Amino acid sequence: MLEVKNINISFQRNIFNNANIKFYDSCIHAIVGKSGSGKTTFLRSIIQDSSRVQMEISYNEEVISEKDEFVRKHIGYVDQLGSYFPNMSIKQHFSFYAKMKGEKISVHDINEFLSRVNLHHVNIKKSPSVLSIGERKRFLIALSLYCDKDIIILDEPTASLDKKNIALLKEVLLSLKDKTIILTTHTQEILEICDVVYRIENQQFECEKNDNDKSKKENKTHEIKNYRFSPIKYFQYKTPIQWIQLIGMIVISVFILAQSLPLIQSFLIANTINPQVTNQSSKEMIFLRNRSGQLYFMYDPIMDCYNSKPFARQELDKIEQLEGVKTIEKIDMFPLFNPSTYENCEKFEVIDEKGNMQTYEFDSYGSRAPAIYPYYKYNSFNDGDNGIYISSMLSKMCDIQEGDMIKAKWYIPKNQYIRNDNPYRVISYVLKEFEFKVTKVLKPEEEYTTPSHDMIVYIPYSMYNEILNSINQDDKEIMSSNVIRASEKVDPVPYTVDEYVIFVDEDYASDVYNAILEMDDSYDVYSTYMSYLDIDAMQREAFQTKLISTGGICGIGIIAFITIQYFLMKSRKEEIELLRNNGIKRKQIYQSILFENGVYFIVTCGIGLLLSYLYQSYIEDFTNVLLFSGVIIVISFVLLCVNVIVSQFILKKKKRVRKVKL
Ligand SMILES: Nc1ncnc2c1ncn2[C@@H]1O[C@H](COP(=O)(O)OP(=O)(O)OP(=O)(O)O)[C@@H](O)[C@H]1O
Repeated sequence: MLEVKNINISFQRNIFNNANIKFYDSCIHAIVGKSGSGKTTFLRSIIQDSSRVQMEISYNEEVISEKDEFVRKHIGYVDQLGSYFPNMSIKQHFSFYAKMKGEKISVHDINEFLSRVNLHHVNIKKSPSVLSIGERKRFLIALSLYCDKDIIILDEPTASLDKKNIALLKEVLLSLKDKTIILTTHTQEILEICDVVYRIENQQFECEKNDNDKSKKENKTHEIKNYRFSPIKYFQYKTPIQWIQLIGMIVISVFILAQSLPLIQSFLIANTINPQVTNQSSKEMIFLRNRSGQLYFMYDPIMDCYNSKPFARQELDKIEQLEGVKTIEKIDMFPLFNPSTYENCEKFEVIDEKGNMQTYEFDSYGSRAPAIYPYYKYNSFNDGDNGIYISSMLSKMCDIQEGDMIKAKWYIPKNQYIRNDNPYRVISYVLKEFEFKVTKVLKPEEEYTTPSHDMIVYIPYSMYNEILNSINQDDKEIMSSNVIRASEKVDPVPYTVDEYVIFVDEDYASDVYNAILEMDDSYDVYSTYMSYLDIDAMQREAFQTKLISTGGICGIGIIAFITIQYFLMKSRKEEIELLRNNGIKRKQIYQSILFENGVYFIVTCGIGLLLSYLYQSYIEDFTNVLLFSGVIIVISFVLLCVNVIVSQFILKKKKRVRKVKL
């Protein structure tokens, strides 16, 4: 016997006041009363706790303290609408309960249970939505029968049923001899078959009819199973649309993550401080020349010496007098390949202190080969020891340490052929071999480089001049094809160094740079520092543009993401309510949503990390693996939080109670 005592329910007004009611085993009970008297509220309060409800339930004289467990084991509830799990087919409803019972159910058994409630020839692969409301209610009774529930509660089971369906329902109810049935109804046909009828009057249950002695009581001997709900196994129950929504959310999240990858890269580029931007030499050295002819592209110091022409003394004086200028020195280099043909790159040998020699060969068609450059007393890396220094890049490329010897033949300019009809002079070279002992390997933040050269052997300016002046007319001039052609037209004259480097006070670098450009159209200047600043500004601008566009795209993505999640959770609200009606604890329902969110997070984050790895291998830079992975994990986590917040918002939002019009 199910006994409910001391029932107190109140909302704006008292619905029940210390009411008591008994339900006898294997009897059909009806609760009748005026509309709004509290029939539905009472039935629902048997299966779910509420702060507005106080009552004491005992079953077979045992007080029920764990309502959820009691509902799972004993009660099948069919509401007025015949609510079913919208995420399950008819077959899945049975398999869901079968899983909870820890068993399997065959199609044959399903059909057997359905035929017990007069549901023949139903396509069990379909959703219960294909059934009429009467059929649905009988389907739910069949589920209760399968679950061995001994108490079946039906709220207005005849609501919206036609005569034929009422008759069928009546037949089914009469067949459930061993079940305790509790229903609310206004239908006389159903009331006739009820053993016990209670009327709600003055907030109490008044017994109008009690034929329970007549009813055939059967002793319940069947074993009551303990139903277990698995939040993990529940993940599989989704409609095709819900699967599409979930996949859609993952796709949008991955899209947002993919957008973030080039953004991180752009951010890194914009925020990487090139050591040359802060280094003394690049700030204080401005390359200068006076050009003959047109400037077709950016001025590349030393490499563009063919259309450099001498300055008049007063022109140089004028530049020297600019505020911030410390001194103006001549500058040139000795390359490893013939710069007038870009051919015949010489071998470069490195001999370590143990005498091991390593020979390096460079692409003769490229400018990226070692070259000798002078250094000056103004360079901060000058130790004043007249030593041979090498750039960090040369040390890295040719594995050169301090104390190693470097040996190579270098191209030293000898003559120049200047034609009146051509702004480009032709320069002839002689090859000279030198062997240097490396005194110091410079750090990137010390050295100076040019756009074309970063593998540099720095020699003292005095030594550079000595080498240049050591060339005499007896040295064998390399007669490359352009020298031969030029020599047929004009006589050679000794080579002159026509390019300069200005040492400036770093605070005046920009002023001097701009002042020289304004002096004359044929003056070209190059400052590593200023170029990097320009590049830096461009990169920052590029990052900002990317940030705005990515932000816009991701914003749209997040709106789509929230919208999908909103509708997904909205579609699940009914399902969650039904789980509660089945005695599934709120905690377990949240665990299943948490598991789903976990799956979403792992899949999204996993694909994001894979994309990040592929992207980094594409840009061939794995130096910031941690940053890339960190950003992917953080964005995935933020999206997960959005997911959870939207879920909570929808689930906490009060659902309007739907009722069927009687
Ligand atoms: N969650 C709630 N919050 C506020 N009031 C509620 C709530 N649930 C029920 N009520 C009120 O309790 C009263 C009883 O409602 P209930 O639906 O149980 O009546 P009923 O007897 O089933 O009516 P009907 O025969 O029309 O279905 C109604 O006045 C209803 O407005």
